[in-house]
Amino acid sequence: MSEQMLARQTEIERVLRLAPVVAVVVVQNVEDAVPLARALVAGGIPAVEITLRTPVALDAIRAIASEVEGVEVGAGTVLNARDFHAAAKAGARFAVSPGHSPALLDAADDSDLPYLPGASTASEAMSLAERGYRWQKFFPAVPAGGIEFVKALAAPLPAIGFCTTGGITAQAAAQWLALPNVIAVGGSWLTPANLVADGNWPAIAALAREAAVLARR
Ligand SMILES: O=C(O)C(=O)C[C@H](O)[C@H](O)COP(=O)(O)O
Repeated sequence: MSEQMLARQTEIERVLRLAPVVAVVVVQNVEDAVPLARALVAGGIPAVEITLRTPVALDAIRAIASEVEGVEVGAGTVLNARDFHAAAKAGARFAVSPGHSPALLDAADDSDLPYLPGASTASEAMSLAERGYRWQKFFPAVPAGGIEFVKALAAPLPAIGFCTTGGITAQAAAQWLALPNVIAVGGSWLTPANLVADGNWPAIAALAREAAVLARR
């Protein structure tokens, strides 16, 4: 493995180990970005993935990266090389995809930005491992097979660690985190649309506090 790949893997592992949960966020209004990220950090959830699903997502990343202390802001829903480069340019500290593609992996190889590509089958996880990715997103975690499926992957693929995301609830998170091959879980449950719309940052900080104390292996 190249030195650069090793450094990127070490960094994504560090980010994923900061807290048991990565907050997955859809930002509709850019002015929400900073207070929302501050609430998550205050609650003990520093890894914040802003999905590139809204027109303001890159501006939200830029604002959080420059104004929020103690945050590790990343870009989610990175679907192609253009998204990847735009995320890096906006100040994202990591990039996440629901899956992966050859072009996206090539773009990541040419960059210093830590990257968490997605897999949802043994074959996809093996292909990513072949390209040097020990840390992967397992998406969509619940519909793609759930806890039993990911647990079963640990036997033949013990070296691959997953951040499982997609359909995970506050109630189920602890069960996912108990798996030997789950390093963290991702979820949007920390930032419900109604609380964000109301600017209810204390309620979001409270959800983050509950997530931050979840036990993991
Ligand atoms: O945007 C990406 O990069 C994704 O892969 C999808 C998100 O991580 C999930 O949509 C979050 O899932 P929920 O917690 O069920 O809302």
